[in-house]
Amino acid sequence: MIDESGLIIRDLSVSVSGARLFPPLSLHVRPGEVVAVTGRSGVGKSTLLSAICGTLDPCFDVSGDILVDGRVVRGVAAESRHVGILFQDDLLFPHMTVGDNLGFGLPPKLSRVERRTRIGDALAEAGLEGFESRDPATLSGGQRARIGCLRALLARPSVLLLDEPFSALDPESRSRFRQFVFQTTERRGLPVLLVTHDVGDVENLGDRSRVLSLDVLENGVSG
Ligand SMILES: Nc1ncnc2c1ncn2[C@@H]1O[C@H](COP(=O)(O)OP(=O)(O)OP(=O)(O)O)[C@@H](O)[C@H]1O
Repeated sequence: MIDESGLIIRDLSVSVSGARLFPPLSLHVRPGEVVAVTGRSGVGKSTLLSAICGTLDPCFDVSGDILVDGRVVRGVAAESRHVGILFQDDLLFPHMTVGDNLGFGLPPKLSRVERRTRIGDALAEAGLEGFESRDPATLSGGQRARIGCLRALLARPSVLLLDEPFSALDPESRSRFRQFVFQTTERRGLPVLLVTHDVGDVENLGDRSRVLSLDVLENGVSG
């Protein structure tokens, strides 16, 4: 039987105003793997992530298939794709506590006790026990980044997309946050697609990682 777990992209093309951004892309990111997506500015790295998570502006034309754990998601609403995404900006709501921000990642039907438990467990996993009532403005950049990541993970996505999530952090916070993200996704067996300008982000991951450049590949991109 063919293994379709994780993220599969087949012959994906994205065009805007009749111009194709990158050559047709085929890729399989298996559970626990990290694929670093690189390429020149404007080649379409962020657009690729938007096409996968379902938030692409209607001005883009998309062809090809996107599968999450074997399910075709092209045409499926973003909130039903089981795809989590994290940006350079953590996008925490400034008027809410850390706990309430994290609550946004949870299904609305959960009981209050279950919500509290899942939020507490998530904070403990990130070494941030007791941070529930903190104001996000009082956190360091690295702590905010971890909260943003936990919020994405609390929705229990099947795939995690990362759009330069480390680049706004100082070198030490960057390194710690990177380690947190890669350890957490490995433990959960999540496939990760990481847009980055620094392929050093995935060094030390060994067999778990690959680098995919969207530049100058005229005969199609395969990962
Ligand atoms: N809403 C839009 N309407 C039309 N064109 C757009 C729109 N958003 C992005 N583009 C164009 O699509 C192309 C790909 O943009 P994208 O942001 O995906 O590139 P990128 O590789 O992520 O770049 P960077 O490394 O600078 O972040 C660019 O040429 C950009 O100008």
